[in-house]
Amino acid sequence: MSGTLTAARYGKTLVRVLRVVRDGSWHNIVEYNVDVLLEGDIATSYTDADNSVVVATDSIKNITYYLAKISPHILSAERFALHLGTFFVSKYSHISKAFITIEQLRWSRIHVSEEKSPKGHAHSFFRNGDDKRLAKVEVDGSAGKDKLIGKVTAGVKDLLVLKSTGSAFEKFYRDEFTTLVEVNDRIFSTSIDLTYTFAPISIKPPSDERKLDFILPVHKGENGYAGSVWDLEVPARALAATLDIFATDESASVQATLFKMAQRVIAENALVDHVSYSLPNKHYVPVDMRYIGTDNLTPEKAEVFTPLAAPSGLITATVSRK
Ligand SMILES: O=c1[nH]c(=O)c2[nH]c(=O)[nH]c2[nH]1
Repeated sequence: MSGTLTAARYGKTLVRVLRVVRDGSWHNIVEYNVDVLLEGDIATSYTDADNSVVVATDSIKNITYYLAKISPHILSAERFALHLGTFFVSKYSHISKAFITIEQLRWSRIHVSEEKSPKGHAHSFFRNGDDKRLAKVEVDGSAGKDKLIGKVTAGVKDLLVLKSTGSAFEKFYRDEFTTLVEVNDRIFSTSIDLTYTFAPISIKPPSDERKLDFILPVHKGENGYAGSVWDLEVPARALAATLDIFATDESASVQATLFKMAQRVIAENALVDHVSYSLPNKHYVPVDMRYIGTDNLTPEKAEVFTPLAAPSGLITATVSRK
């Protein structure tokens, strides 16, 4: 054989689940797209066609639905992902790591006119945006099943934003390939992908045989019990900071604005160690209207724009706590 297996992970992608949680007539819902990938002593399934080490991806899907039914953590993508990862690594002796990615789709409560409750309608929701919450979890049992480590990364993806001024791009590198002209006023639009990473946590091995219940770990940091900080406070603050900087920064470039966003997220969230952004620069170009003798090209006269479907710039960076 000329090749050797150097990496292998397998699992199920796009397990789609909507969960209704009933509290009398008051309902909560979450809709998740779940990916599960497993790592461990599975090499022979590739090299020797040995399926005895393969927990079928169909079973992985069934376990995802099972935990969606029984997990007390289902309403939080981060906690549910930790529960799911812990389940796989605890149940199967030859599985050492589980990688769970959850995309949470947006469902917001409808407010109706004759409503008594200021909290919105008890069981009716609308999709208010294509952006998704993201929770990525690695549960690592390779140091022993009683020494599980959880690594949590979370964030948002596909959040479209646009500002119609307050953005420039000047004094960039010029050579024989440069055709771009400097602009002190342009449209800035991007689709925000943001992830932030928490320090690894140790996870208590589950005791309950069937549910392999997962006890939410206590973070070692100043905030004690980490659960609500991760899945409520940090997402809200990180999103607010990102949008605030996007709106108010006099942007010198996507790069410079990205760095300011990341600095804010690090500064405001003691539990966050790393912040990453991926920001496509979605170009809108002023339409040349000289054909009707109209100036639509000089920045202060530019009012009619057309979006460029492709290509776009792509600006990425990770900022880590010092
Ligand atoms: O904010 C920007 N950063 C770039 O790196 C770049 N490159 C480019 O052509 N336009 C822009 N804008």
